[in-house]
Amino acid sequence: MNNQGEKRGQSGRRGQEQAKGRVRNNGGRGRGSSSAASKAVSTAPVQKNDEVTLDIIGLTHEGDGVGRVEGFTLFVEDALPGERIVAHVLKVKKQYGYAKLKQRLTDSVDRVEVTGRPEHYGGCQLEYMSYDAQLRWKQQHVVDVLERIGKFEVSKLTEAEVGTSVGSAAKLGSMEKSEAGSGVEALEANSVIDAEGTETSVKASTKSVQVLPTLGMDNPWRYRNKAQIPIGKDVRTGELIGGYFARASHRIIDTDASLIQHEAMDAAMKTVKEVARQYGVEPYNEETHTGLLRHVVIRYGFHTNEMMIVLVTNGERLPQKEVIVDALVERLPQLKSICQNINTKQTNVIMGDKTKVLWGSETITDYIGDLQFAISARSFYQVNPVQTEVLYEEAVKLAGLTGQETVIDAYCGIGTISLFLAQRAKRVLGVEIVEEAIADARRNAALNGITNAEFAVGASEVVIPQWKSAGITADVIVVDPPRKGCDPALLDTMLEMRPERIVYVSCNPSTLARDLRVLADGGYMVKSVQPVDMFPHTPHVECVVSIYRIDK
Ligand SMILES: C[S@@+](CC[C@H](N)C(=O)[O-])C[C@H]1O[C@@H](n2cnc3c(N)ncnc32)[C@H](O)[C@@H]1O
Repeated sequence: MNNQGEKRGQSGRRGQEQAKGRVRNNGGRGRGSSSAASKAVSTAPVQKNDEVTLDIIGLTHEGDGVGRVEGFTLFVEDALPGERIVAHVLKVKKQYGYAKLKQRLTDSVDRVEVTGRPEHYGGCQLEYMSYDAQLRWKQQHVVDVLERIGKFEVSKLTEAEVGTSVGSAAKLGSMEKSEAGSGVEALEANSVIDAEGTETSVKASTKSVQVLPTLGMDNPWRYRNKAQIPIGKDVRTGELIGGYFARASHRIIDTDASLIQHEAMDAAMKTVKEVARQYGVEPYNEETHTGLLRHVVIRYGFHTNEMMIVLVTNGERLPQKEVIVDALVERLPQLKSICQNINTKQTNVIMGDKTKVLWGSETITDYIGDLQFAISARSFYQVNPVQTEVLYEEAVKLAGLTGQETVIDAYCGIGTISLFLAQRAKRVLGVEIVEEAIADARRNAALNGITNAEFAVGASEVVIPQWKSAGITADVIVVDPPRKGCDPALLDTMLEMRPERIVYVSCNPSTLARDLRVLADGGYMVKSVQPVDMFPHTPHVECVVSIYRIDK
């Protein structure tokens, strides 16, 4: 990152001054520490409980400020690039340490005041950064990982170059923008056929990947349609509590509200806890693996106002089940479904394998564009319905379909992208590992009268090679894997199948960059990367990437 390099130099010079200004305050140093920890402390220029002054020169992918003291890296929560701060050192490791912000000596021009809301609600680490700055940071983060992990040459496009302005998702999602922003650069020799069907010659050595400005929301608040609320016991009062985990810990902060979820879910969060307290539901204790109620999952259809509540329990038996259900139904008129999911494993994974319907329907429905989707408790469904339309519009456009293509949609969930593709392709084959999601996908195809989409349960890396062995090929492959990215076996199969185009939808830029390198080395051109802000105020970045086969 160019501007970071510049600041790194400044920081190095300032390191000397910082060292002088440092206040040693480590009465507890070494006390009770392990030998490994003491070794780390002895080599680092700062120690636990020191107070240091430093400049913040960057942000980690988790949204923490990064600064240096005598070349030693410190991560500081809540600090923004461009700020000079005083920090209290909390933890020192061999190569880096963690510190707590004590005082800001100068503020970043991107800082906004956060008042009247709980700090970092549910992962809102960037809430004190202006929304425009968040969008810029997300674009830069994508550029950085493509360069560092993917070893790509990257052109970072500005809004002016794309020919539109940030902040208007609808405008940025339009065809005019994509044509302007994702055009192939001046290239020669081999050729690719792009989404508009234009054959363009490319020089195999041309590696410049265009990263477009992040597509943001007009109103980046109250966007979530899903809450996953951990339940526990207040250590002082013994009362059932629920809210979110404090950062980097499993300490539950009790709250009834989140400014990034729909208001109807605030009310539901409060009600479920009150009803659980009223009927003496025992909260789960993670340490002893005892108690009953582990999580409450709430889903809300923005376009239908249908709500689902899932009580995740450590065991099958739910005492007072009938009265609990009656109380919830009476108090939450939008309820369409109450489910119990049983998870008896000692794990951080929220849901177990078994789900029972306690009341109402097995699914709720919602719309994306004009397509209707049934969603069951364990199925993946994008959490930001406004931006889902932007994301899918982009993915479908990059697939460049004419109606003649066979398309594979890998990691298809409940068939959302598949059904949009199916409206423009000859045949779509979707594959997904969660059985209930595939049941939803089939139901959704029928619900929308779509007959050219077929779905299979299984791992993409297993099912797609089987399809290939059975003689199935694809003109276009769309992949939308979880955070860990595509399995290497799937990437190999894609390279053997050699579809004309690949559209990669990713929620993790690091694994995206890794997988794009494999595809680029295998004879594909990574043309453009479009970040889409699915998770405002958090450091998460979603991207849609257009990738073309390079033909000799
Ligand atoms: C990021 S979601 C995308 C779902 C869908 N494309 C959408 O937009 O709603 C990833 C999906 O991959 C599924 N999944 C995870 N590992 C898988 C694998 N190895 N093979 C197939 N599906 C997998 C998950 O269950 C989840 O539904």
